[in-house]
Amino acid sequence: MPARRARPVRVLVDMDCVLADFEAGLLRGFLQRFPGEPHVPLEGRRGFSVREQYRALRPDLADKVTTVFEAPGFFLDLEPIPGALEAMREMNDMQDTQVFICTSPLMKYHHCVAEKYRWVEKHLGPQFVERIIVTRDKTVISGDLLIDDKEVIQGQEETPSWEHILFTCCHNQHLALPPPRRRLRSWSDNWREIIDSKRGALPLDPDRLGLPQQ
Ligand SMILES: O=c1ccn([C@@H]2O[C@H](COP(=O)(O)O)[C@@H](O)[C@H]2O)c(=O)[nH]1
Ligand SMILES: [Mg+2]
Repeated sequence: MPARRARPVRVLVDMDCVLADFEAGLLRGFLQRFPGEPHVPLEGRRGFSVREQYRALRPDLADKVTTVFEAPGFFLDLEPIPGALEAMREMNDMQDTQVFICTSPLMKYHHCVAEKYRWVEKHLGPQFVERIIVTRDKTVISGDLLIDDKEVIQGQEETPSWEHILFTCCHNQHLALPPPRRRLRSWSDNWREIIDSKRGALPLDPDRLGLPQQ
């Protein structure tokens, strides 16, 4: 059987709660803007949707919390998640590895999209701006891995090409994942092993085996 040329492992990395600290920025913004109102502390967060959890606390708080993340400057001012920038640079330098930032915009995209681009340029530099994929549907993007904090990622494609690695965040840390689903607990966790676990499944590289090329 002819050996085929190896292809790189393609890693899609989510932005909010994986590279940029959306949850901390949101709570900080909410407390500044609505100091007298009840809030959800980070250790009390459950479920992806901040809006829905604030709605459950008191219905009018849903719109209030939404004004925080729709405000100009919100996405640009988010702090990086610890270790994220270093991991992205290292991953990008790894042999046979392609890294893309795969992020969903708000429906009210006016500030969000431009600020996500500016955030990447500010913290990771222009070479990563070229790696940004903005989509409301991550299932149609091809990759081997998607590192993302959202528990369930659904879209038009029922069987996405990637394995979803759940990145731990305040809103998902209590979830028990059914096997064989995998987690990355932080950027200090074993992300290199997770990437390497995908290499065995790829076609062999004839150059490295000393085999004739087809
Ligand atoms: O309650 C929420 C929390 C987040 N969002 C927005 O969803 C996307 C999340 O993007 P990912 O690529 O899945 O990280 C982002 O635009 C958040 O602002 C939301 O709408 N409601
Ligand atoms: Mg996210």
